[in-house]
Amino acid sequence: MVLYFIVNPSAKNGKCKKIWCKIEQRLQRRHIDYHVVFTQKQGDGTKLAQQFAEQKHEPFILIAVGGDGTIHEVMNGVAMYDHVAVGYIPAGTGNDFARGIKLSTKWNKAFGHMLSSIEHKRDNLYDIGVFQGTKRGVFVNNVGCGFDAHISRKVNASKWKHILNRLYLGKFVYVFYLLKELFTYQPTAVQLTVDQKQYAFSRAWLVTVANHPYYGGGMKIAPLAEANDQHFDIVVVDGVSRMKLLGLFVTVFWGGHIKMKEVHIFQGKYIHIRSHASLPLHADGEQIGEGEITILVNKQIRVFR
Ligand SMILES: Nc1ncnc2c1ncn2[C@@H]1O[C@H](COP(=O)(O)OP(=O)(O)OP(=O)(O)O)[C@@H](O)[C@H]1O
Repeated sequence: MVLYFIVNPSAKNGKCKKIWCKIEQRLQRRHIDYHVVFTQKQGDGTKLAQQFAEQKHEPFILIAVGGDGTIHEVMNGVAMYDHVAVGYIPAGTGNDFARGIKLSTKWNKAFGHMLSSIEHKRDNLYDIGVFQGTKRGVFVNNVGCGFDAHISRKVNASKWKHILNRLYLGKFVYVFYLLKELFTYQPTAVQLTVDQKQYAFSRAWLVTVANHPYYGGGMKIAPLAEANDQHFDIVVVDGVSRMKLLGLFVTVFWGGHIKMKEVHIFQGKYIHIRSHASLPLHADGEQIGEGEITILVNKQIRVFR
């Protein structure tokens, strides 16, 4: 059997390239046949994954090596093809998907485990979601609407991001914009539909639709979510004061925020989020425009982990 790899050499501030060299040595040492392609820019992961899926008609395993952005792109390329099973080696800065599917965030452990699962034909099914707003696509971690998407948009547009990332200080850009925008961002009215039920919030800061607990590099935004239960957990933060919201960003690291009365949690398969304000949106941390959005549990995909 041949293993197919898509590697994002720029992930983890460029360290992923070195990680791939070590993976390659191990593959060669074990005489495993492989084929590798490298992404060169944003969007390549989806295009390359789709090309593999269309060229090959027999079942095969496509392994993404990189961070959450890389697995997001690869899943967007293969989600509609039933003959593709996926593997994932976490080699990014956040690695929330790895945490969410209970995979080690250490690339070497994850790699060893994956090879053993492939050898024993032991795959797992995980949910993937589909979103339809101004853009359409699939996600594996979460779709977020409101304050968090606003912050990630500011961070991505910041010229400091790349400079601080190179100095391994990337998280400071998030903290800077979080503190800066906390005092100016205006929470808005949001209408939420979960399956058949409708809910209205008058001062919503954020709505996150989560496939598994983890978010933003290890924060437990939806502590009770499971990546294989065929529904999503929806977390709404509404009517909270600015100072309390700051506290929420601390307690979210262990999931303590769900005890706050301003935090509402729902579960469902069909989610619609609407607001008069054009709310910014992200899927797995990638910007996906703004406005109304519909989210569905799409299907399950085979993952070797
Ligand atoms: N060769 C490349 N050069 C620059 N950017 C790339 C390249 N290939 C892919 N990208 C983009 O890099 C972005 C970041 O990748 P990824 O999320 O995998 O790594 P990360 O940011 O280190 O990890 P995490 O998302 O887990 O924090 C993605 O949006 C992807 O599209």
